[in-house]
Amino acid sequence: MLDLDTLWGEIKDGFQQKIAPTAFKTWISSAEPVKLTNNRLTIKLPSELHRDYWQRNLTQPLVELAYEYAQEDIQPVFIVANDDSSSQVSTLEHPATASAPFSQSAKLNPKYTFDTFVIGKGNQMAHAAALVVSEEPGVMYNPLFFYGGVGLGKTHLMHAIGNKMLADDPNAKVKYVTSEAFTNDFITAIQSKTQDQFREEYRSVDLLLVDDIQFFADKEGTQEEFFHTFNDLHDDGKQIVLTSDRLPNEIPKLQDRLVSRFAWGLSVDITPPDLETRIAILRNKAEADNIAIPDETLSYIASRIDSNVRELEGALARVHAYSKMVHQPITTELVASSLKSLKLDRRSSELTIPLIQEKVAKYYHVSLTDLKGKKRMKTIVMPRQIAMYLSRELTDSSLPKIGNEFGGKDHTTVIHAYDKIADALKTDSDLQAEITNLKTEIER
Ligand SMILES: Nc1ncnc2c1ncn2[C@@H]1O[C@H](COP(=O)(O)OP(=O)(O)OP(=O)(O)O)[C@@H](O)[C@H]1O
Repeated sequence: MLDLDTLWGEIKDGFQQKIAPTAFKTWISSAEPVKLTNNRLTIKLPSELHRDYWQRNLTQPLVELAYEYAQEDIQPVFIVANDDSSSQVSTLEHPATASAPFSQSAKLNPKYTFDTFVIGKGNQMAHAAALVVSEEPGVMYNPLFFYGGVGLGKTHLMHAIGNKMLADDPNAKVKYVTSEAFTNDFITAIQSKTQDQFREEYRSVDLLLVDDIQFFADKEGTQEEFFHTFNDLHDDGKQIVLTSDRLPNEIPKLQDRLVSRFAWGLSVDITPPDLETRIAILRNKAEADNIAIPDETLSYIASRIDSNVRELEGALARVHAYSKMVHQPITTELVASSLKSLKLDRRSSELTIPLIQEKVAKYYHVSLTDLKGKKRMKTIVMPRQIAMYLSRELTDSSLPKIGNEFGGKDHTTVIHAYDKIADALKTDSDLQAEITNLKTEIER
């Protein structure tokens, strides 16, 4: 009688011999055997993307491995775990094209690789998509679009794709730019009448990585140029990877034709890491930087800082510096006092979202229920948006967390509220005064 756990153990061992460690971590470790009935092996996978990959690349080896062990034909059946469809998939098949022998022009951070990236619930799908794209650029998900809050690993994954592609083929031409650098290059090209060179530079690459494309908003000419760059590369089956803090259709003044092109491939969001992932990230970082720190202290830091990975890494670096300064080893007590003296704690522990909601509700004479509710009256919507704005300004909470505290609203609603108030503040002196009053009230 074949036993599920033993069979799966054998299959895993087999895969471990067969495929690279990063691929194993991505596809095999995330798979969970559910049952084995009549030689049908049901396997639970974290996303549609994982299922696609299994079906295309891993089914045959799995059947072979199972046969080797059990001398029986095992048929895998895939189910997708929590298909919340936070990502939008549409795939276009493009023939892979051989890369030209250009010299490398990318400025990639060598530390941003798949090996140094910790996989957690909030980034699992983004990581898997990045790996697929790095293995078969221009074939499956083109463009690949990462979106999500600051410091959550979008740039890291983007560089990991470039680093992997160059490791596999040192002659590949990989170009990484921020959207600002693209804009500046374009303006310089116009001023110095070197548009041809600019086009040659951008349209001859095998992989184009453009970071933070929300800054294309408002820049008509740049968008026009990028549209043509995009088309040329896409037509040639060259891979494009983009990042932004929000979905393309939420970027103000981004031309419709760009929005629709960006939707051709795969858009996948990255959400803030949960506690376990934050601990794992800190542990990796501490190991990489040779920082001696007890496990319970890592957990302590991870529980205090839940906004984003950049803040988390920053806190570890500061704690490390502090321990050197005072010549003491890192302990939980030392961390507690160093975080306090760095005022890292005050923002997140004392200025809470409920406190902000309470003060704003009182200030504008609306009830807390309405402030967190769904009513669309202007007298309620405005205070609600102000409360969201202040929650983002004054606390370290992530956008999804803020959304949650406002009756389970989406993080994009919070971005919208924030942008709206930030925009109004530029011109509205009454609002400026109200926000100043409120801040004093809250921080009192
Ligand atoms: N899952 C992860 N594993 C390891 N390191 C991570 C992970 N996620 C983020 N980091 C690290 O956190 C820091 C911030 O990440 P990154 O710059 O990629 O964020 P981002 O999403 O591009 O933010 P921004 O929108 O501000 O550019 C980097 O040092 C990165 O290496």
